[in-house]
Amino acid sequence: MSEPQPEIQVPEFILNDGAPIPAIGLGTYNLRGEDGVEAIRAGLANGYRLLDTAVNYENETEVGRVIATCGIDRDELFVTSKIPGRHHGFDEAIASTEESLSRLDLAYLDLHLIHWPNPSVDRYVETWRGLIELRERGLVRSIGVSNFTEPMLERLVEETGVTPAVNQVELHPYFPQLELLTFHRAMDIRTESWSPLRRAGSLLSEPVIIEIARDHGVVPAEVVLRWHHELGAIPIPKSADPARQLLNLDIFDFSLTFAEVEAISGLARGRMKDRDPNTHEEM
Ligand SMILES: NC(=O)C1=CN([C@@H]2O[C@H](COP(=O)(O)OP(=O)(O)OC[C@H]3O[C@@H](n4cnc5c(N)ncnc54)[C@H](OP(=O)(O)O)[C@@H]3O)[C@@H](O)[C@H]2O)C=CC1
Ligand SMILES: O=C(O)C(=O)[C@@H](O)[C@H](O)C(=O)CO
Repeated sequence: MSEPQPEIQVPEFILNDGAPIPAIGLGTYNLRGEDGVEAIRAGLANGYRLLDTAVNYENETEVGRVIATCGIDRDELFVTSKIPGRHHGFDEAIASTEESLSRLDLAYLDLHLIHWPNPSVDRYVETWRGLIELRERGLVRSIGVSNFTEPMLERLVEETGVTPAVNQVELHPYFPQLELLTFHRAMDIRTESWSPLRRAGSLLSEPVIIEIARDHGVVPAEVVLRWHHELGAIPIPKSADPARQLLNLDIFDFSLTFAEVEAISGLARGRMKDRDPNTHEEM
């Protein structure tokens, strides 16, 4: 079967383990059931190759159904899932991943993350050892974390000698996390941005973003997503709407000046909700 050719070709970054990763992905939180399948299918047709799912999104089966029927070679796709808090531990991480692969009907994940560190449980190092084992067994190509702070990342490296390839964190112009980004760069950890549009809303009506969008002949969401790219972060915007999916992908034919990036970062005001990973835990 010949592969569908998307309009937009997405560039790649290289992770610290040598694996290529697309510079933007499709978030799939809340994309479930038949509507979810159609939205994810549209995302691939539009040119997304990175799909971001999680055990807790309860949509790995839907993601797997799209992959099995999309006509795109498996090695062209980059599938990410995440281990939930209730599966922390060495054996639990391995069992959780085998179950994810079964639901996804895949032989391997391109990237697997610890979803939340849950520090009061204090099992994220054991979970990380499970991911290292999974990578050695070939069930996972790259391993990373999500919602980890600098001290938590340092602890993983100190205790296991293995640096995560990715840390997926809340990141958008209202919460630019510039210090964490600098730390990631020093550690060669690639940043992925969750809620990169801050779930749309007031961010897309900020005068500074509207003005920059007008100057470049694009829409505000494109400016925000290009801002992530300028910072070296990988945004994973979720949209169920094929037209918005395509717009969100169309960020590789213009660039922002340093002054524009600074002006957008100047919108900083804090997290979307109270989800400080030192205290917020998800099972
Ligand atoms: N690791 C973690 O702890 C977390 C990971 N994530 C991941 O990050 C992904 C993205 O984050 P998410 O929280 O979904 O939020 P996003 O910032 O991606 O925003 C999604 C919302 O914005 C709307 N939207 C998308 N594109 C546009 C556009 N161009 N113009 C206007 N509105 C738009 C969508 O509506 P519509 O669908 O109607 O277009 C949806 O309501 C998740 O789907 C998930 O994969 C998210 C939270 C935490
Ligand atoms: O979407 C995710 O990956 C999450 O971790 C969510 O649970 C997120 O924290 C949320 O939206 C909770 O309301």
